[in-house]
Amino acid sequence: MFSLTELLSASTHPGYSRPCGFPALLLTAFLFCRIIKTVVKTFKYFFGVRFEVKGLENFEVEGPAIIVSNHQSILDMMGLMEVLPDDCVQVGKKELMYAGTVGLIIYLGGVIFINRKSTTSAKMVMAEVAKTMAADKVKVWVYPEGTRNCTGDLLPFKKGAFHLAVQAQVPVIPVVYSSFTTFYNPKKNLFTSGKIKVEVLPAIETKGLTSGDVSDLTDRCFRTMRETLFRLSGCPSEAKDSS
Ligand SMILES: CCCCCCCCCCCCCCC(=O)SCCNC(=O)CCNC(=O)[C@H](O)C(C)(C)COP(=O)(O)OP(=O)(O)OC[C@H]1O[C@@H](n2cnc3c(N)ncnc32)[C@H](O)[C@@H]1OP(=O)(O)O
Ligand SMILES: CCCCCCCC/C=C\CCCCCCCC(=O)OC[C@@H](O)COP(=O)(O)O
Repeated sequence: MFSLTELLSASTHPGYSRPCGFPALLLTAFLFCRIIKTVVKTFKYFFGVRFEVKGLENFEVEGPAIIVSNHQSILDMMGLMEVLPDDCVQVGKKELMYAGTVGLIIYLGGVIFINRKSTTSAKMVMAEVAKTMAADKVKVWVYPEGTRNCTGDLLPFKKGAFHLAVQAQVPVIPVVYSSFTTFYNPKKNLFTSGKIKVEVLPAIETKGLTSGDVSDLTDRCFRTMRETLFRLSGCPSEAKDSS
């Protein structure tokens, strides 16, 4: 079994693609992440983005947890840093690791990279995380849509995060960011100042659940988060009914 520290450092895990030789231990990652957080939190002043955050107390669960949130665009990195708990690492696609300086920063920040092109490899990495997150007392942040989606709605959720929560028997904490569509649309070159509402929802327990319950757990989180997304975005009720 690999500890999360090993996963974050020079892992020899067959499904893991972290290159050898980098001293990215967990503590270093947390420290580094604090620096990233402090820097990225200043970006909102340059971009004219304001955050209204509710429910931060819901992060205060005993022990580790899986945090799931909607993923609209690169702006989410500002939203992430606005609420990110100190003892938390994120799951990201492995291509980010090769994004030059940003890739190095993300790598040192402790991101757990998965290969989305190989389900077996991604599942293997997540299974290792499930085994070790309790011992390492970390929260793991996953974007269950698996890709960016700036349509004002949610994409169907992938189940990896929920398998992870059930395997580790840890709660799922949903976090929802209101839609950016009114002030940010890269296709239309629209980026004005705007407010992003963020809500950290109460934890959903998984103690006693088995792999047979993953689909229900996924659906429950999806429905709760979609309802919250529409409410936070002031979306008309017809949009909810169109699903
Ligand atoms: C300069 C300043 C710098 C600032 C720095 C900021 C730092 C922060 C960086 C933050 C990085 C953010 C990165 C964001 C991303 O990269 S999002 C993209 C990557 N993340 C994800 O993809 C996560 C969500 N995806 C999943 O959970 C998927 O399920 C995945 C595990 C990846 C597998 O996907 P895929 O191959 O598409 O397979 P399916 O989802 O279709 O699943 C197939 C079947 O397998 C079952 N399954 C899935 N996972 C597991 C598991 N862990 N254990 C067991 N079984 C699993 C799944 O249920 C399917 O089976 P059924 O159909 O249900 O029978
Ligand atoms: C013009 C707006 C600029 C806003 C800048 C906001 C602050 C940016 C902070 C840090 C920048 C570097 C962070 C890089 C991390 C990128 C995370 C990301 O969004 O990855 C995409 C991935 O999930 C899914 O990929 P696809 O949607 O499948 O491909």
